[in-house]
Amino acid sequence: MTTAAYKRILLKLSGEALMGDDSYGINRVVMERIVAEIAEVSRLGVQVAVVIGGGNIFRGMTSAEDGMDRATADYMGMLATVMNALALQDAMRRGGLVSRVQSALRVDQVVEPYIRGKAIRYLEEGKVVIFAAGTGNPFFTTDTAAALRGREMNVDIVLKATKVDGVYSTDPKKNPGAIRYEKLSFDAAIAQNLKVMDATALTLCRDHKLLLNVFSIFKPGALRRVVLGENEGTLVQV
Ligand SMILES: Nc1ncnc2c1ncn2[C@@H]1O[C@H](COP(=O)(O)OP(=O)(O)O)[C@@H](O)[C@H]1O
Ligand SMILES: O=c1ccn([C@@H]2O[C@H](COP(=O)(O)OP(=O)(O)O)[C@@H](O)[C@H]2O)c(=O)[nH]1
Repeated sequence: MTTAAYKRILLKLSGEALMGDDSYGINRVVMERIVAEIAEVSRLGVQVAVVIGGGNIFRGMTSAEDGMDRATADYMGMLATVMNALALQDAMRRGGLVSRVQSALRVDQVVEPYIRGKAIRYLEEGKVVIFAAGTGNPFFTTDTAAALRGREMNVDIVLKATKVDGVYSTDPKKNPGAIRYEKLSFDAAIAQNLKVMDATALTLCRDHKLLLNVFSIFKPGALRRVVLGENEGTLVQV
């Protein structure tokens, strides 16, 4: 019997992870694969909460650079995460996983609002909880929402599923010679401005002693290995 190293996890899925090699939107095959990976850890008895990004549809910062009011653009970005959450929930349904979506912005006809106690109850029942609309505030990111909801849900670890398989000495997409860290402290990640997660999110994790693992969602079986406590991605800790 394989035993997971963590009882409850918060998985941060970037919007861009959902588009695979496409340039926009949601790739159905990629989505099904991600759902299968989540189902595998759920079957281990691990309680799974998900914070979903929106970068595959809309990124506030990019539009603000083009002259749009930043807060307006950020609200659009948060609404984009609600669309991704609905798509993810539907893919989970098709994949045999029961999930509930809770949104930090009220869209009552579509999803229920974020209610902490209810979310915890769902997790205890073995349902996957998908948190949409980030923190509900402009000028923040879904990475920060992951740290925040992770703390509120009392998870054992926050897992950032992204396009690269860990934290590197510099951006590995730009520097092929970048070296991957197996372990790293929050202070080092912040001091070196390693960019893999924003400083607000890293600081929140650090101050609340929340473990963080950064790993690649495109690597088959990586999520399961992280959950089993194997050497996968980069473990960031105090
Ligand atoms: N030191 C670093 N280590 C790893 N990735 C880095 C680093 N610096 C920059 N990056 C870039 O950060 C990206 C992940 O951050 P971000 O774009 O915010 O992810 P996401 O969209 O998954 O939230 C990676 O794809 C990588 O190219
Ligand atoms: O608490 C939050 C979370 C997200 N966003 C907006 O939503 C967009 C999509 O989220 P993010 O870029 O974090 O998604 P990801 O990179 O994970 O796909 C961001 O660009 C922001 O504009 C926000 O304003 N507040």
